[in-house]
Amino acid sequence: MNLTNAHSLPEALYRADAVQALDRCAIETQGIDGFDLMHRAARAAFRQLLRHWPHAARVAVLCGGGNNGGDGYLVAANAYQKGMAVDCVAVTDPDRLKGDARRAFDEATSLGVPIEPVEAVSDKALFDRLCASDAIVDALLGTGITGAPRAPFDRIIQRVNRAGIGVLAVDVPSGLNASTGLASGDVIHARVTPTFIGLKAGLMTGDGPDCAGDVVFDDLGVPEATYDAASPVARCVNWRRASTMLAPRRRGAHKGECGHLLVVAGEQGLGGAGILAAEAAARTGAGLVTLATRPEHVSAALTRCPSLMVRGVTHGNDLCPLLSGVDGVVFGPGAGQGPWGQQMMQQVLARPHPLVLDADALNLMASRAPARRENQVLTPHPGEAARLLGITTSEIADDRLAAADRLQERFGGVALLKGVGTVVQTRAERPAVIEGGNPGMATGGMGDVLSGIIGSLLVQGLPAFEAAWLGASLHAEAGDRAARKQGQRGLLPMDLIGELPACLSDSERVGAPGSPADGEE
Ligand SMILES: NC(=O)C1=CN([C@@H]2O[C@H](COP(=O)(O)OP(=O)(O)OC[C@H]3O[C@@H](n4cnc5c(N)ncnc54)[C@H](O)[C@@H]3O)[C@@H](O)[C@H]2O)[C@@H](O)CC1
Ligand SMILES: Nc1ncnc2c1ncn2[C@@H]1O[C@H](COP(=O)(O)OP(=O)(O)O)[C@@H](O)[C@H]1O
Ligand SMILES: [K+]
Repeated sequence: MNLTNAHSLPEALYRADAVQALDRCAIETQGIDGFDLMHRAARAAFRQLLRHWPHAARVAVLCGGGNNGGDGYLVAANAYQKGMAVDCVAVTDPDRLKGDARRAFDEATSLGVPIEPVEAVSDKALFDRLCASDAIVDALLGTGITGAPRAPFDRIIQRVNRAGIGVLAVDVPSGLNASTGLASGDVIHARVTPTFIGLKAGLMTGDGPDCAGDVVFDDLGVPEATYDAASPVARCVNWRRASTMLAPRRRGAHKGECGHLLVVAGEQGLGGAGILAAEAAARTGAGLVTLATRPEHVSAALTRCPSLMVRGVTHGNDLCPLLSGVDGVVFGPGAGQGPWGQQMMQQVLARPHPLVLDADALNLMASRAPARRENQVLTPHPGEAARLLGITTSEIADDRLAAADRLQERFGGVALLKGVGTVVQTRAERPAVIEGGNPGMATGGMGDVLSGIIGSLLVQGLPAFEAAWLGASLHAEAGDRAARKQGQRGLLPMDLIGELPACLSDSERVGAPGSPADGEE
């Protein structure tokens, strides 16, 4: 998703079948005519077309055989009536259209919109027309897709992407599973996706953010009661929402009441991981941070960040005295899976502290089948998640929300599945999907920073689930601020750590007496 996306998205995320239930409710219970709803969707899409391509004079509109195609015919009608040159292609034989989609086709035809069946246009002619357009409207497939796009949709999607012209995807980029965010075959890469009635979870996680571009939500004016018809599958959260939940510090606060975190990290040759996690924890406001690491990393850590307490530990027993005085532990970054990591793990798991388990802690857990534990946050990336569940990384990608749920069920506590649209899952509450973050964060050490941030919030008194989703939102926000200043390529974890205090000061402004409420949107 683009970094300058200023649009506010609703919090509720739905799977495709739930949005279909909302559509049905709007029509059958709330008394909105289905064709009227389609007109509203088309107008909303057309508004975004004008907004993103204010000088568009020629548009290509590609229509499929369901109601998404119906939306497309009405967008074409809007564009035609506005005086644009319209190339409308019926990818499904119009004789097979039913219901509102058929009515939309008939209306567009009666207005004089030129519509050609796909068989009448050669591949080359189609490609040339796409390339000659100012914008392409993708109304091929919406929430009704099953599996990967079949012929001729697959071929047309390839042509659209190859044309290199900006695409507006109606409701969902065609080829994307609106529930899971999985693109199992060809998928449209859009610049903007206006989406209707319910925000689809698949737009916010997995392949969704890459394919959807700028997501713009429109409820099409359906009555509030429509939303009683289906439950959201998750909440979409970002730092703007999360920051309002951090209580300001009281004037008389002292370090002893701001939490003491122990970071156990940094096997031989992996010292940086622990330093990053510990410094991120300090920059997130923990009162005290102790880093327990291999003795050879002590001086580097102190040089980098003298506010840390740094202890060299060689054996598991060296950790015992350090564990007794702290409020929580981060274990795993750069811990290795050898004897050092194993001994540290044994000590850490034997105590009742709230835990953040990351990186090698997760790899060690995968081979040991530890007991479930409630006061812990597991922070796997998809590869680690796959090892923990004994499945493949692509099975994790098939349905990230379901994978996070399985992790939580298997290990207890909070499961945080990293990657675009990070999913944070606990048992009793609706999972959170994090909006924000950028590809500049796909670099070594960014996960270590995340574990330090979450550990810091844990010892400052946040319950595990809040610490995890607030922490992931803060991490994404700091990454986006750093990328806005420096660009995405070459971004380093240290850059992100440098942004943490400024991000956190947002929450102070919110909490300060007399400050304007940093409203949602
Ligand atoms: N009245 C409503 O229900 C509203 C629906 N809306 C639109 O309707 C869409 C949902 O419409 P539908 O349920 O008709 O579904 P779609 O239009 O998304 O797709 C259904 C069509 O695609 C075909 N199809 C499914 N999977 C395919 C694949 N893998 N390869 C090729 N073809 C495939 C089906 O055979 C069917 O013809 C939404 O995404 C939205 O754009 C909006 O107009 C708002 C109101
Ligand atoms: N393209 C991206 N968009 C958003 N967030 C990203 C992206 N790439 C990486 N991140 C985030 O950066 C962090 C990387 O963590 P991880 O893969 O564990 O890195 P490491 O182990 O090297 O520290 C995760 O929180 C992940 O969600
Ligand atoms: K579409």
